[in-house]
Amino acid sequence: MWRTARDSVCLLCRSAAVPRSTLLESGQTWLSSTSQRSLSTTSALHARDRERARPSRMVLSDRVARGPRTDSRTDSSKQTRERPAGPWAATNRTVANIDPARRHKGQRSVVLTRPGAATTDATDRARPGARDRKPRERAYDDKDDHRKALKMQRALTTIPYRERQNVKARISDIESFTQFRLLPSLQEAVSNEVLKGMVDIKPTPVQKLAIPLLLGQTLGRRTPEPAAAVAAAPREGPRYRRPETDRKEFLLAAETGSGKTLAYLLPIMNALKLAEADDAAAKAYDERLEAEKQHRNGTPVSEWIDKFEPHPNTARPRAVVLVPTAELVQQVLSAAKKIAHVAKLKVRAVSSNYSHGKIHRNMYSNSGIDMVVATPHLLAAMAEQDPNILARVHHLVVDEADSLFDRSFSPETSKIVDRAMPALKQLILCSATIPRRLDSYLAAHFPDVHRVATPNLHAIPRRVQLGVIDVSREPYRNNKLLACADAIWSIGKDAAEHEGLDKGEVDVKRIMVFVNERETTQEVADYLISKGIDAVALHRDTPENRQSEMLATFTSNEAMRISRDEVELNKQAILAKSGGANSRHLANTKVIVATDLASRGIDTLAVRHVVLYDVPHTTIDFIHRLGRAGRMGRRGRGIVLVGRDDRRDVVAEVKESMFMGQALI
Ligand SMILES: Nc1ncnc2c1ncn2[C@@H]1O[C@H](COP(=O)(O)OP(=O)(O)OP(=O)(O)O)[C@@H](O)[C@H]1O
Repeated sequence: MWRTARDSVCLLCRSAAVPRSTLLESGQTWLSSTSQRSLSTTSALHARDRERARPSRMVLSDRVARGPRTDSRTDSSKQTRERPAGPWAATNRTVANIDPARRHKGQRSVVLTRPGAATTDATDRARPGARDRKPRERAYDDKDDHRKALKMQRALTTIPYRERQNVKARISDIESFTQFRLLPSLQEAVSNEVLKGMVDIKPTPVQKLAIPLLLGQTLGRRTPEPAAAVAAAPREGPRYRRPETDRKEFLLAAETGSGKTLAYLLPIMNALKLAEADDAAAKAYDERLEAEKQHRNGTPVSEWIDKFEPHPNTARPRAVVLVPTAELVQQVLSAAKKIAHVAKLKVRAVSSNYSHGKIHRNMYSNSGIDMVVATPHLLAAMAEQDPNILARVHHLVVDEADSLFDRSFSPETSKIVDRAMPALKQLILCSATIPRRLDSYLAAHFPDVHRVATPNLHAIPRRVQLGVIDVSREPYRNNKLLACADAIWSIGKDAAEHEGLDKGEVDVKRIMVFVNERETTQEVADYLISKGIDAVALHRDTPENRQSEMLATFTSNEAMRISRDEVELNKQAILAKSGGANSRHLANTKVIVATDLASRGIDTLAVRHVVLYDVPHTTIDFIHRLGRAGRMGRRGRGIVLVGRDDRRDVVAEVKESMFMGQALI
């Protein structure tokens, strides 16, 4: 049989070009002229190669230059065998050099549970309840969400509504604090001290979820565990992966004014009492103290304590609560002391509200210390000098965790967490908002954190209404200051009409005005004063004890009534401050103009009106600022001033979300 050698190649140099006329007999091979020359001149050619080149033995392949066969060539083992070894082995490949079996195993398909947060299915599987949800179901909440402006500047972690419903169902059976496995002294503290005077005391959703969990008690209906906040994939190696200890980490996330403080204080103080009962050194000390008391026959033993025997807990607290401001230290301390009074525990504060001597006496008191409520900067500085302060901390709470793990606080907070970590049994992070950056931080640093989120997290309650004033319109003509003063005058006059000012007493309305920049606080306060309104500016540079003084009237639960004489005195003071620029005076309002400093955690139970002078930068700020009104089931009203350059679409969507009772994103 004859055939042309056009599609044949030289056996040695792989050249494919052959003279068109050349016909080869079946079984014959062909060598290019270059190869033939080379064959004849190279004496060093190996004998075996010469044997190979012998035409009579070879059969030409009719598949040359057509690429590998698809069937057998996909087998990687064959491929490897046919490829030459050496430095160029990897060049000119047409198939990636990956073992198909390993490639399949290592591939991590990306499942989007929410826009912007790509999480691998491996991460997703690790989340409780995630396995049985179809990807479409997971995306459902977001697909139906038509809030474009909020999606563009999305700041908060999303929790699907199905999971919120699960949580709601789970806690629906819990009706009373008595269902919690708390010691009798703590049960007594709740009804007789902390929530004294309230009828029909019931735990709030965050308390129903967190108290049993922190106590290690199983309570409520058994429904699938909520995945709660969706974690982004870790970006760096986890810093605090739980070792083989029984340490547990929790994130308690619940709406503003929902009783988070009590949700962590009760279980921690319960644990302190139980630990005290097991502490042999403390028991022996108590026995010696009792003996000394009897020996002294009723005279005080303080001298004995001070001079001879400090308590084993001296400067070794077993619980620490971190909060961002001195004002919050005072607030948490006050709640903790009410419980401690009944439970016989010692709680002390470390904040800039106290002198250096007082802080030292608090910490190093010979009568011992069980719990410290502190700001991170001061406690970190004390621990720097005496690291043993944190050596026995079993319970560490980071309240307002999104602030305390933010840039300004994070180094100090982390130092305290690091030092306390070896002895820690429970690390409790608490927040009313889970920003996406906190979410990623937790996924990276505390991958084992147990997330507890209430059904209404990130939703501003419907009992808080939001009114919008368009400042660009008449009569304001972009004068925000005028619009703000006008809004406050309207609130005051409205209240006066309803309550009647001629009774000899005036019911004072407390109003908070929030601005974005510190510099604006004083400008707005001065303008309001010039319009006869009793206003003060509160910002970071205001001395902390002055801040506490200013906020004191806003945090009191009691109605604020002043006599006509006091009204007259106030009027004179305001007129004097304004330099007699205005003879009008709004008698029944008290205003604080503040930055975000006053928007975090302050329990402003008395505030019903919040004015957002500037449109907040994020939904996080909307939640915290509006969260100062309408706390613990009360009604509230927010008024936002929208100028020409403000994001009207964002405000409209926030208003709509509030009306619908929808969580902000
Ligand atoms: N079960 C309850 N019933 C009624 N009132 C409660 C209950 N628990 C707490 N409170 C009260 O609710 C108020 C708000 O509580 P708390 O300051 O702990 O809220 P929060 O969730 O920490 O708010 P924020 O997120 O703004 O810091 C407090 O005055 C507290 O005494």
